[in-house]
Amino acid sequence: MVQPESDLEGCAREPIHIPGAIQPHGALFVLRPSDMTVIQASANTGNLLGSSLILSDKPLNLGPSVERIREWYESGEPALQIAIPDRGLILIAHRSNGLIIGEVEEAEEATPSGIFSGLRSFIERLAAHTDTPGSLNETVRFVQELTGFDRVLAYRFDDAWNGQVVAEAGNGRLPSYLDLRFPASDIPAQARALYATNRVRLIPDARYEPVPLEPALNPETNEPLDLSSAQLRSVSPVHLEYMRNMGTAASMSISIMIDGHLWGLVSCHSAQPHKVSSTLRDLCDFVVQSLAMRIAAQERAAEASQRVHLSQVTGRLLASMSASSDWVEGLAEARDDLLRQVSATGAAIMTDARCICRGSTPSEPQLQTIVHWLEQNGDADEVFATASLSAQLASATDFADTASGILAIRLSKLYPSWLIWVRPEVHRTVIWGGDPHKHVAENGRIHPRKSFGAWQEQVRLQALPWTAAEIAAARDLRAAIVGIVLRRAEELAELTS
Ligand SMILES: CCC1=C(C)C2=CC3=N/C(=C\c4[nH]c(/C=C5\NC(=O)C(C)=C5CC)c(C)c4CCC(=O)O)C(CCC(=O)O)=C3CCN2C1=O
Repeated sequence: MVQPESDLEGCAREPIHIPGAIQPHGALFVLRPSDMTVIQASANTGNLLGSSLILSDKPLNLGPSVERIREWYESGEPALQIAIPDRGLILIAHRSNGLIIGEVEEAEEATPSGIFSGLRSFIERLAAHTDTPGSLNETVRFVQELTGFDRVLAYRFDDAWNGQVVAEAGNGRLPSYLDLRFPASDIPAQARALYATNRVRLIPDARYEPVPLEPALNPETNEPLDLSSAQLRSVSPVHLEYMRNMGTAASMSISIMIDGHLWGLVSCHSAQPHKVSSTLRDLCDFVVQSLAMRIAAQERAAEASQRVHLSQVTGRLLASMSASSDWVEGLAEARDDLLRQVSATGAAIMTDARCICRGSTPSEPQLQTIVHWLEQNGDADEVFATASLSAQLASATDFADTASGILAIRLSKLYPSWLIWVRPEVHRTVIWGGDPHKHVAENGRIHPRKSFGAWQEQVRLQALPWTAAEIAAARDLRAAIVGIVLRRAEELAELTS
């Protein structure tokens, strides 16, 4: 029987890119590029453009801007942003499935004076920070000054897409969320995917009434309009409820993109409605992408320095194996380096005939259980790493005090032969923003939790996670061992030929 998807899975399938409506702080129209005819528009175009856009196949009535849009469309340039000065409007246009989507907002007052000198000193301060926490604190402070939101926080995703507030600046009107964690379901997969392409999202007033598109579907394709790249896209009702529960009437979030990956968000909130001009939004995007480049540089530097250190350890292990007639003994003799290779507390070399242990490891029968499991479950990759073995091998709870985390490299494809590093369980207290398991399913719809106060969870059966540099070092040692085994086999073949 097909299992009904959980409420959260259902929520993560909400098609947020085709809401069929926009937020009311602007107006939107859709043009057919061939003749610049309006084929859809938001119901409020009259409010902003003075006269309702004619939908029955009439050209856009925006004077010289129409030609400017046509030139842009044919130029292949990315999004267009122009002023419509005689109407006090800003127009932003982008392409979507062969159509032109135009969005207009009221032009804000001139950009505040001194903004560029402020930007220059921010960039100088950002460059002075060599650590990521310093860079994050600098950025949330500057964005809070720039935008006037009550609270600006930096939110970092972990490997499971849960997130933690890792920096915060505020004026005290909203509670602090610093260090709190939030579950992955608070920003579901389809939202994260959208935020990786459309980096800046503004919700000036979460109590808005959505403005429908007319007609609701594209009259030529009978398809809903894809608003993924639109500034005015109406927001999922479940998130608007989430914001009301959180006591935030306005929000703006900017994606921190590193090497094409959604590393985190800079997220701004105010207790009252709060709007930010498109110019300031662009400036905040520039500030956050500058932060992203800084974080990327810091992370690359830290990883490079760890890899240099670990390659020196690998070199010493290689020397010890090469100097011994039995590479297994040579490896086992270099006890400290063997553990240092991946910062493990124990290691076991498991071949068909031998079980050699160094440091703190499970018993031999328990190690054999791990090897049997690896042989059954180790996929094609020759390296397996987990911080919580018991999540996949129930009996691992028996030896969680020595091996909650394992990092294992396969030493032979012919018979069960593994080098297994281990780390013990680390008892941790994680503080969530509200009970992460608490959401209400009512009338077939999910409702976000209402409380975001500190909620403690005791985390068990988890070790410190293996870093990318440590996994790479394990892979490097495996390559060195394979090299030695091959060389020894060739030498033996020569002797016996
Ligand atoms: C305090 C740390 C923090 C969190 C945890 C957070 C959450 C957050 N959720 C966002 C978006 C969504 N959440 C949800 C869904 C849920 N939120 C829930 O709490 C639950 C249970 C669901 C259903 C899965 C959806 C569908 C969306 C897409 C909305 C849209 O862009 O249309 C968004 C993006 C929309 C926004 O910028 O406000 C955020 C950012 C704001 N924000 C934070 O600052």
